[in-house]
Amino acid sequence: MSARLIIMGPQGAGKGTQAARLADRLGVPTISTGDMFRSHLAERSELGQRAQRYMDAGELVPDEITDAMVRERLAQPDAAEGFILDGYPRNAAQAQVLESILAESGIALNAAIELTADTDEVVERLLKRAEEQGRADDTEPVIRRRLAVYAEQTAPLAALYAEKDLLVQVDGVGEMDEVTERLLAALEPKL
Ligand SMILES: Nc1ncnc2c1ncn2[C@@H]1O[C@H](COP(=O)(O)OP(=O)(O)O)[C@@H](O)[C@H]1O
Repeated sequence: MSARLIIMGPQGAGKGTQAARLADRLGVPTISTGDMFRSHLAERSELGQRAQRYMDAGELVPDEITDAMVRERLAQPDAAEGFILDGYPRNAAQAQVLESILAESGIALNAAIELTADTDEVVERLLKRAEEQGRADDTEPVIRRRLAVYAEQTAPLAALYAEKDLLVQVDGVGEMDEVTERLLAALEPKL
């Protein structure tokens, strides 16, 4: 059994939480591009400084920066047997790059998860999280912009993965445990 997965979903759909739980249950690392960028920001690395203005505005960091970061991360030994990519790919060009990165190693994705949630639910969760964690990139206009970018650039990837018979759509609304079980059940035929 191998688990090479991507997880997509609008910000606030509980994607990060569920990615971590799935990773735990499946015994693979989570690779979150958002977390990677945030730690670069915190370390004030050169990459962090290049990414900052895009993140602050809720825009995507340019593909060449993101693609190189993901390529390097996927080459780490802990990702050899599987991974859950959270936050990548975010647009069609990144999806293509991912496919080439994997093809170069002779591997392929097992599934692409789309965690769905209705907009009201998502906004409510985000405002709560902003209050609790005080994430610097969680101001209301930035949240709005990110949801728009998701709808424009990331949501269309679902169709692309559906064509390849990789898409697994799961409703992200409900108790956290319930959603995790739903995800595991939906993934089972793909693993
Ligand atoms: N694959 C990616 N391509 C470009 N930018 C990205 C990518 N992943 C993360 N980012 C940048 O990092 C920010 C935070 O990412 P993330 O934590 O995944 O967002 P969210 O909170 O929307 O799930 C994004 O708004 C974007 O600027």
